[in-house]
Amino acid sequence: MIKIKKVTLHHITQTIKEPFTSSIGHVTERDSILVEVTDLDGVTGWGEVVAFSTPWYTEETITTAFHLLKDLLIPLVKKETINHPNHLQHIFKNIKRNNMAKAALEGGIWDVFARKQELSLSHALGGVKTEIESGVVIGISTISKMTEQISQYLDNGYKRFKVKISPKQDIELIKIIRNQFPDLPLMADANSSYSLNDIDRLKELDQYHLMMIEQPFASDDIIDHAKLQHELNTPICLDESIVSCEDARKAIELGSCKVINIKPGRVGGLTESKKIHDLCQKHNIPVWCGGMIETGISRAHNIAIASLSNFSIPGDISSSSRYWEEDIVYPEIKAVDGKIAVPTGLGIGFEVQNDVIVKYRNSVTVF
Ligand SMILES: O=C(O)CCC(=O)c1ccccc1C(=O)O
Ligand SMILES: [Mg+2]
Repeated sequence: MIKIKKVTLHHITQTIKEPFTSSIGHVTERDSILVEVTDLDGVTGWGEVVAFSTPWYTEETITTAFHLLKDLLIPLVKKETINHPNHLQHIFKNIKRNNMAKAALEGGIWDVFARKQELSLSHALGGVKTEIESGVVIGISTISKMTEQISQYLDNGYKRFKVKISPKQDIELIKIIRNQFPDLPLMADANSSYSLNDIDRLKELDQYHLMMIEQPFASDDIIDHAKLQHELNTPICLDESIVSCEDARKAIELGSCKVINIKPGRVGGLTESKKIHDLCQKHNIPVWCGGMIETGISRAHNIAIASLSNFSIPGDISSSSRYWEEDIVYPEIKAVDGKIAVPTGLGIGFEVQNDVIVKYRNSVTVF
């Protein structure tokens, strides 16, 4: 049983080692809100808001998430006695969307719950794996820089390589990568930069045996994704289109995709992530865990959810050092030979380093 005593929001800003570019956004400075939840028994758990500073990926921002947490979500949870984190969906039922704000608080409460059950977060969620396979993302830059990065990440042992594409740089890029790395487990993420008018162009990509093409069309376009999937041999993976288990059900029913990328932040938390995982498993749709250029706290949540059995494709869970000089958690999150061990300690299984938070912190607010 959890009765929340205190929620502390730490607003931090970190500089990414090298700027990250997709077809819709460019990130150099990364703001995050770290959510520290303490219950009446003195147990503390951690969550993280993964929204960006501007609404380029989804409609939420760090500022809207702060407002939701401060004015609505934290007051709601402080009123309740929480028997299980699954109940948060009911507690939040009259607040539409704002999934990343909800997921951050829910994630902190899942961590508290797992600790009180004396379980790792992985085991509390029903995870079965002892290690997960790690994939990496190569942002948009010049083709030569991108192939150079692939070589470097191959040497690091990463198991799956995702390159960002757009109509401005796609076929030529994929062709060159394929020539240079014939057997590379390669996929492409378009971040909604195409429309049905580009169907011939996308069909040309079929010959490069990509593992999948992620989110070619707009986020609300599951109809056109279904049309495309019927014409394409390469599996379509949906990212931005799936913000709930209901979305997943409809996409599966329409045949809009053959794979789903689950990000706990995008879908409103770990409970909804697990539901989507279970639904996909029933329909033989493999899933993998996406990334949000996040700190070790959110990465730890991702590792825990990715330990469930139907996360059968390596996700975008790379070493923290891919983006950060220094990780918020200890020990730092590290892929070794392309694998990350699922921690066995209580809760997220990593120690959150207060001195590192303080270094990057703009403000701290206690509720
Ligand atoms: O390495 C990562 O954390 C994931 C990188 C990535 O692809 C991404 C990063 C930010 C927002 C959206 C996406 C995406 O999956 O589309
Ligand atoms: Mg994506």
